[in-house]
Amino acid sequence: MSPQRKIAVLGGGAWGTALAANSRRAGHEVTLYARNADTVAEINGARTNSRYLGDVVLPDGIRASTDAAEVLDRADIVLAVIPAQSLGGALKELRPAVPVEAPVVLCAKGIERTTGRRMSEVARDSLPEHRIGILSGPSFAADVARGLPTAVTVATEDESVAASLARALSGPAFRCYSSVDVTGVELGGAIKNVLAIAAGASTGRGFGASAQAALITRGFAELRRLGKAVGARAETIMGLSGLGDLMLTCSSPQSRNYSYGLALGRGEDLSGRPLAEGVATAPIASELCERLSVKAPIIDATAALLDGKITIDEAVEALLRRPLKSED
Ligand SMILES: NC(=O)c1ccc[n+]([C@@H]2O[C@H](COP(=O)([O-])OP(=O)(O)OC[C@H]3O[C@@H](n4cnc5c(N)ncnc54)[C@H](O)[C@@H]3O)[C@@H](O)[C@H]2O)c1
Ligand SMILES: O=P(O)(O)OC[C@H](O)CO
Repeated sequence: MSPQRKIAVLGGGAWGTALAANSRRAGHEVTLYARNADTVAEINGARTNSRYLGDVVLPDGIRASTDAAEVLDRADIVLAVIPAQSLGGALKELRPAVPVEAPVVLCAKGIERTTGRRMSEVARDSLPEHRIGILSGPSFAADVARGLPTAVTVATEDESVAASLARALSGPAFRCYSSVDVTGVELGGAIKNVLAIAAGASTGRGFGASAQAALITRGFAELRRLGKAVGARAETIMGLSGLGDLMLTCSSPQSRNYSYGLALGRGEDLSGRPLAEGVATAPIASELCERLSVKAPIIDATAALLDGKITIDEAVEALLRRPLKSED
């Protein structure tokens, strides 16, 4: 077990609370910042976060607060678990309270809709003096909060910082691999959400398991091409944060992105659903692919579908009618 550190978690949703539980099980002092006073009271009192994690009971000793400065005070490691589209603004606001020595590990999966920036690019702008890391991989918050076995990747540009973070964040059932490929790790997490919406929509529409497997595999080819274009390592895209997370997210209704796609495919009402990061990431991922001349018909079709420009039937028909080509 690594020496005890103080870990400050920013964000009191499903993933922030699950990572706080994991950090506590790994033996650390853990504080958690949530904006909602009821959430804070529930975590500190009943040791639950029922809105996001049902009846899962959290380990003893997590101290939640609505006061970010108190949570961040003397932190050795900061886990930023704020949704992708809010991350930049939140970090800018919190900047004066974030200790400069503490690496800031970003745990959101998305691309900023308005700028096309990946999470590390967003954070470097908001926190220019801090070391920035990424944590990503196949991991459902409910599983991690319950202490079920999970493996993820933690990346920073500095190999020794990545290794030290992996040691610190690994817990009894939570295994962190380290990486220096920040771009690869964050790209996989962002794109798999878009592809999960596509897979869910196809299945929800009734196109069957073969179509779903084809979408996942050809979607993965798009992720590989985009990864190459932005300088990600092929091994990373093949690893936990790429292929691993794609497999998980595209195959389980536990995923909010896959479930969003399922509901879309079934023609259900989409209002008031839980966070599905792929909805905001799809259009900007499609624009990014176009800008980089990366062929990404599934990502493009998902963006068009979400925008109401085409139906699922039209999207699938257009994908099937593309000129035949070699498999690459
Ligand atoms: N839930 C999972 O299983 C899981 C697993 C891995 C990664 N993630 C990623 O983690 C990120 C967060 O997901 P989540 O599951 O915790 O979402 P969530 O909807 O459960 O919770 C999001 C939380 O962020 C808070 N928040 C939003 N804007 C904020 C701001 N400006 N300042 C402070 N807090 C703010 C909300 O109040 C809410 O408590 C997403 O990018 C998601 O893709 C989630
Ligand atoms: O519920 P989702 O679709 O946001 O997926 C959660 C995690 O990212 C799975 O690794």
